Amino acid sequence: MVVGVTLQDVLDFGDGPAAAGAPFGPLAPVRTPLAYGAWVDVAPGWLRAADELFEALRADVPWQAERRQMYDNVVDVPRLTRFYGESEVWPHVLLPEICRAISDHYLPTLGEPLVTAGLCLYRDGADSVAWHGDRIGRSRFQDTIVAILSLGSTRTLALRPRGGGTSIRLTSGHGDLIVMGGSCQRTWEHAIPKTREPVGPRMSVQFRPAGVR
Ligand SMILES: O=C(O)CCC(=O)C(=O)O
Ligand SMILES: [Fe+2]
Repeated sequence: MVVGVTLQDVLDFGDGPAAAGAPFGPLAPVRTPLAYGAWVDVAPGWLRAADELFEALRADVPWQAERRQMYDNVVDVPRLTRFYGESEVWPHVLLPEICRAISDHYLPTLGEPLVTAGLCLYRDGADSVAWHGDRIGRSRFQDTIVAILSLGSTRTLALRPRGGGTSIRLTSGHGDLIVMGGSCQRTWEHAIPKTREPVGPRMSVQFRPAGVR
């Protein structure tokens, strides 16, 4: 016998993340295997609360201008960023919830949680990030996962094999989740290319394990 459960309780929590009004749907990404033991997962439109999160982060995050020291060189980074570590207060209540949902999904593969949130703001089509792998830390020699949530204007996320080869172009739009896994950070590079299209601002949130950047 079930005691003390109201209809409202069932409506609010009965279907978990699949419930109408939940900030995100069930996570069922589609995987594309890439060469050299890399893969990429895509879950278009996964985040339902994308409008709310975009507006709140744009207004509330103390965005900083950046020049980024990559593993072996300094990359020109025309965009604004802010990094939130494990022990910091994240700038929106939904971010830890989103991180946990993605983290739980990948825990069996990854064996550790995603614990940091890197935020980027591309103000217009002239903002970009050059070809790179996220190779600061363990990702230089270990398989890992980097999950990227996109908000705002649609941009291209391009991937190419590190040693040369054909690049692939993924569409990263409002509420889309793209996850790079396996050897992707070591054997492939990714970039957000500049565009001459008249695009508005786009934001990304990257969730990573400890010691990976
Ligand atoms: O904005 C994106 O989607 C990619 C960001 C990125 O690659 C990075 O910050 O390392
Ligand atoms: Fe990256």
